[in-house]
Amino acid sequence: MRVVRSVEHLREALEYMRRGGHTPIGFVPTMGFLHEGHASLLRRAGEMSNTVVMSIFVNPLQFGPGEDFESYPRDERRDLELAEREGVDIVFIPTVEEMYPQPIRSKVSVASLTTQLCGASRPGHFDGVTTVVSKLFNMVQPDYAFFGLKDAQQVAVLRRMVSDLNMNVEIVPCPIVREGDGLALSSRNVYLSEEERTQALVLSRSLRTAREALEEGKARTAADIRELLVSVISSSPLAVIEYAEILTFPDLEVLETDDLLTNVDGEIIMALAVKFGRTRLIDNNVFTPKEVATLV
Ligand SMILES: Nc1ncnc2c1ncn2[C@@H]1O[C@H](COP(=O)(O)OP(=O)(O)OP(=O)(O)O)[C@@H](O)[C@H]1O
Ligand SMILES: CC(C)(CO)[C@@H](O)C(=O)[O-]
Ligand code: BAL
Repeated sequence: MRVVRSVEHLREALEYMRRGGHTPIGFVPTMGFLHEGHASLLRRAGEMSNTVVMSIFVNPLQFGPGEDFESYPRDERRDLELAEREGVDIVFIPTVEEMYPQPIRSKVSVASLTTQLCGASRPGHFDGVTTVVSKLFNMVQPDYAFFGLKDAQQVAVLRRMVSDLNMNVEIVPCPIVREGDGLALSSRNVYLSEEERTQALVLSRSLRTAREALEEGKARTAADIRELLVSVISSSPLAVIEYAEILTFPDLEVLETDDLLTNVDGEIIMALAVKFGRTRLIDNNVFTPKEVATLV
């Protein structure tokens, strides 16, 4: 495994792999502090590609003022051990100066899909994500890029960016990895106190409850589902809801129908962002109501 910290060394390492015929190239961008969610993306990348590149970069551009850029957890030594175990070929760990020579003059912005959900609560966040991911795509020039559906809106935005800007890469969405008790893995889970960690289970529980109610015909509209999500999450005294929304996926449009099960073609998303103290957690469930309807 090669660890490179400059764009120049990254290009050299990639050139070596390409010359040796080790293609296709699979790319997994991360912010480090790796866990089993990241490992699942690396394994998928390994299945689909002959060279796996991973980046570790806590991207200041996607953090708003007062967010946790400074305190975001970091552990390079442990990350490199996990990368080695998962068979990564090249790890790219640039500094902020390497990624963003000053002044920053150009950014990439996707005009739609970025104002709702996390885009509403974190203004400018997705411009930071699309800018850094475009730069990374240009540096790595991967055939495939792997992203977790825990950040489902990010997947939708990046797919649109790739399509709108004719980028020659396939975005591969990967399923959410959860702890045994349902909590979606996230680097930010380490911020949680024991009590917050216990109460954080309301996220996955509310999604399960809402989905079951829909399957059993006890909830029919987006408003019914939202009410259920909010009532389960509110059973946790420490939870502060930032959003609980039901939208079409991946277009993130409002669902006005009075019967989700029969009137919606395609996928929908139940998406949550909930704060426990200073820790902001997200979770979601993407599914096709018509497939649920055939089970009923
Ligand atoms: N539980 C998970 N299951 C699947 N993919 C995940 C999971 N957690 C993170 N990922 C994916 O890993 C990639 C890198 O994410 P990142 O490094 O920000 O980790 P993270 O755990 O989401 O951190 P945080 O949520 O605290 O920012 C993203 O594509 C993200 O969607
Ligand atoms: C894709 C990403 C690595 C860009 O900084 C980040 O948003 C993340 O970890 O999901
Ligand atoms: N995985 C999402 C990155 C962020 O929260 O900024």
